[in-house]
Amino acid sequence: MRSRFQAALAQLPASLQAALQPLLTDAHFPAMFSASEVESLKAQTGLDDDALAFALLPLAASCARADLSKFYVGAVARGVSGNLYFGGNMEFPGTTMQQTVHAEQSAITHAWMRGEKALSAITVNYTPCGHCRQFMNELNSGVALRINLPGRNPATLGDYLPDAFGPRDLEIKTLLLDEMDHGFALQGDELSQAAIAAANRSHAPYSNAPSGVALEMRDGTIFKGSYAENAAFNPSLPPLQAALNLLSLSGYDYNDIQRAILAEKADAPLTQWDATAATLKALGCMNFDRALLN
Ligand SMILES: O=c1ccn([C@H]2C[C@H](O)[C@@H](CO)O2)c(=O)[nH]1
Ligand SMILES: [Zn+2]
Repeated sequence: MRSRFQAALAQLPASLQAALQPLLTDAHFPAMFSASEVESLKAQTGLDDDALAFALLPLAASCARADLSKFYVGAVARGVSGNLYFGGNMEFPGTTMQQTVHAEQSAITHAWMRGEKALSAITVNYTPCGHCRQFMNELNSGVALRINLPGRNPATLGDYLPDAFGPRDLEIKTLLLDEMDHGFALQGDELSQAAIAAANRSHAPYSNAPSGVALEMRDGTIFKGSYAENAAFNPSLPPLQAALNLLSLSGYDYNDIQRAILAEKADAPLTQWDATAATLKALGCMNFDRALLN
């Protein structure tokens, strides 16, 4: 049993513990359940979709890396595919607060990076902050996204973010999680190609500066992260964060990173290079480079 879930698992109802046990044995359990695993968990426990997502929150919160705040937020995003994706907040000592990934952003970006086409609901153990409500308003599910919080009636993003400012105010039609391909040719070695593929999927309609990161682990596994912009600019999620999120949710640590590549355009109005380099250095990774999109 992977120790990162041990304490959380012990808090769950016995039938759910028994049903989860075989799924959590892999040290690199991907912190998600496929739709068929979800159906099987529901059948074994008698829980419905919402009750299962609530019951899984302690496991999601145990994915959080909150070294600074010690405040462990967990989120479970449900995709239209029926898959469930965990998210936990991630803080990066040695960098700036702006590098923080909130649990809601973690679960949403997780779902996106695994190819989910839209979300139907997100369940969180604390009320989402203003930054997260704004981040969620970039999604293609719009204000209809269901937000489930402990002790509250089921509600939608529209209920939590009235009079919202969003992509439509800037006449942007392509939304977060929409299918996207910027079409840059995959060039260079495998890691460079992975970074370019991640950049091709990025949501960068405000700057037109797509970017992506690929991280190679010492065991050869590659994690990709795509840049996600927001209509209000500041809640945007850098591509490195998206890749670090996936790495961490999959039970890897920062010192497992062997090499990193950032893919971005040479002539773009924004650059991820300096922030990416600073954060990688703070995490102990000095082996990184840039692949130019062209
Ligand atoms: O909606 C929220 C609010 C806060 N946090 C995280 C950010 C930071 O890591 C910690 C303290 O704010 O909690 C979230 O993940 N989601
Ligand atoms: Zn937040």
